[in-house]
Amino acid sequence: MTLLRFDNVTKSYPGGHTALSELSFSVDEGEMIFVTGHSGAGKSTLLKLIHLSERPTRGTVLVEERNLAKVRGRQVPLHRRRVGVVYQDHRLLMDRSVFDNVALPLLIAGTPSAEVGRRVRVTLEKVGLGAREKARPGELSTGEQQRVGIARAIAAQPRLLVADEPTGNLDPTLAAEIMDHFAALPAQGTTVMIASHDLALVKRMRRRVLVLSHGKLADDISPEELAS
Ligand SMILES: Nc1ncnc2c1ncn2[C@@H]1O[C@H](COP(=O)(O)OP(=O)(O)OP(=O)(O)O)[C@@H](O)[C@H]1O
Repeated sequence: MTLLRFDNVTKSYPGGHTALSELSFSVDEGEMIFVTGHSGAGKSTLLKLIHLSERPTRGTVLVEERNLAKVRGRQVPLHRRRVGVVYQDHRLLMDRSVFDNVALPLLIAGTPSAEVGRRVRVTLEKVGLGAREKARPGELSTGEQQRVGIARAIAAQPRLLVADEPTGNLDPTLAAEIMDHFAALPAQGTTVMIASHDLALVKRMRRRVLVLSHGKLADDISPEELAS
């Protein structure tokens, strides 16, 4: 099943800069896919259109066959329960516990509190932080903080997870470890799309890669092509 589809999508920012130009591609359920390209190629913009932090100027973005142009107002938070996001700088609340950081989006989404506790604990176990739920993010290492960011994004069991340079601040060993956490998600029902300019890391993962150049799709490389 197609989970995500871009149909001739153009995004021009106010002031006239065109970040994406007539972009078309689709992603199947269960894929793990990378988006790469030079600085300014449009990677973050592409993810923002999926997460509804930005809207296309022209063209259509569909998630699970739903045209995102129709997702407005109160439907936006519902959409964000189905589409999780991980940022490079993880954007954790530093004065709240690890538990609270992961719980907050679930509480905002109206999940009953008994269910919140259960889900947060299961999710923290998954990312190897079961014993750190009471810690503040400042007491964790950079890699652990990023794992809290991943836990927060996957606690609601999103259909799709988008991650923008999630290993940008990490050394290669930690980056590989974080990638392993992402790679486990498709088997749990979450399709994953990761923007990264780290070509070596992307190649090592042997997954499909979309290459952007000046807002256009320059290449769509299959795992088999990448291996050869
Ligand atoms: N809010 C904005 N207003 C105006 N122009 C923007 C805005 N956001 C991005 N752009 C421009 O759109 C282009 C694409 O930006 P985008 O952040 O999507 O690229 P990127 O591939 O993620 O780059 P990087 O790897 O440096 O983060 C860039 O030229 C950028 O300057």
